[in-house]
Amino acid sequence: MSTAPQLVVHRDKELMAQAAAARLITRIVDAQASRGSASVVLTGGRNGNGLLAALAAAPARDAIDWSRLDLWWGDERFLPEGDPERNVTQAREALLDAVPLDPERVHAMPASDGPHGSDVDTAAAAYAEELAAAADPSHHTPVPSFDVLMLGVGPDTHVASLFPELPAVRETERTVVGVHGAPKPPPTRITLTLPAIRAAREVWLLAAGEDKAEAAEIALSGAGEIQSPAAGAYGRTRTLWLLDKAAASQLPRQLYPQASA
Ligand SMILES: O=C(O)[C@H](O)[C@@H](O)[C@H](O)[C@H](O)COP(=O)(O)O
Repeated sequence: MSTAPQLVVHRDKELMAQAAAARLITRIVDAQASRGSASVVLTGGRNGNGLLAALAAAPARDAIDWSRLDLWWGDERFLPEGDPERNVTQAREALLDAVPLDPERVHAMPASDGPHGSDVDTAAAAYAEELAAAADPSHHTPVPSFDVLMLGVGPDTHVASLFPELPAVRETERTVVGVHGAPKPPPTRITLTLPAIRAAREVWLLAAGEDKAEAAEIALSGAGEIQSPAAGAYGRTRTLWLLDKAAASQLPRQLYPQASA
């Protein structure tokens, strides 16, 4: 079942990152209070990393029990371990190296020189198995019920490494696939598919900057998910678009309340 998107528009991308970090702290603390642990799916890109940096700078980050948090990734650039362009490398720099996570619960996607070899499809299948092993059997889904899954939105409406019209966005069975020929470098990537994304309780889409205005307008105005992958990203209980004013500048005003701008 799809949940209608809710929109929150912030003054600028710095405030958006700080407010999203505060929101994430609260969600994680609440999930840990009610279920003992929390699971969050991280995104690559400037907005996702901006949020992590804001979280690192927030004094309230100490409210999180970092040892009871599972981290997963929505997508990864298929590059060697430690490559500065890998999403996990950037997340480590922005936040992860500064907090006491349980390394066993940091589920990075495979690297191109990792134990699964340089075949991206084999590496993607291995990540799907890792997700399936962590899923709660009583939920009958092949991935965990992530508490929050974050996605940066690209100017062409891509999310994770689901690009318009490419095979990955059409996938209806597998939860993780290899991507070949992505228009955003590097061309070879691993990504969660839309069915895996939709298993999350909450999906948050992050869009800041003028170059995201058209993408937000298209995805929020009834576009199809094959042409506009962001339109197909929704959570089971909540779908939240977190925007700055520039990214919201082309949205019809009735889509979001005046008060949030
Ligand atoms: O690895 C990646 O490149 C991504 O995960 C990608 O989907 C990203 O999130 C968007 O392109 C938005 O990126 P920005 O926030 O930098 O605009």
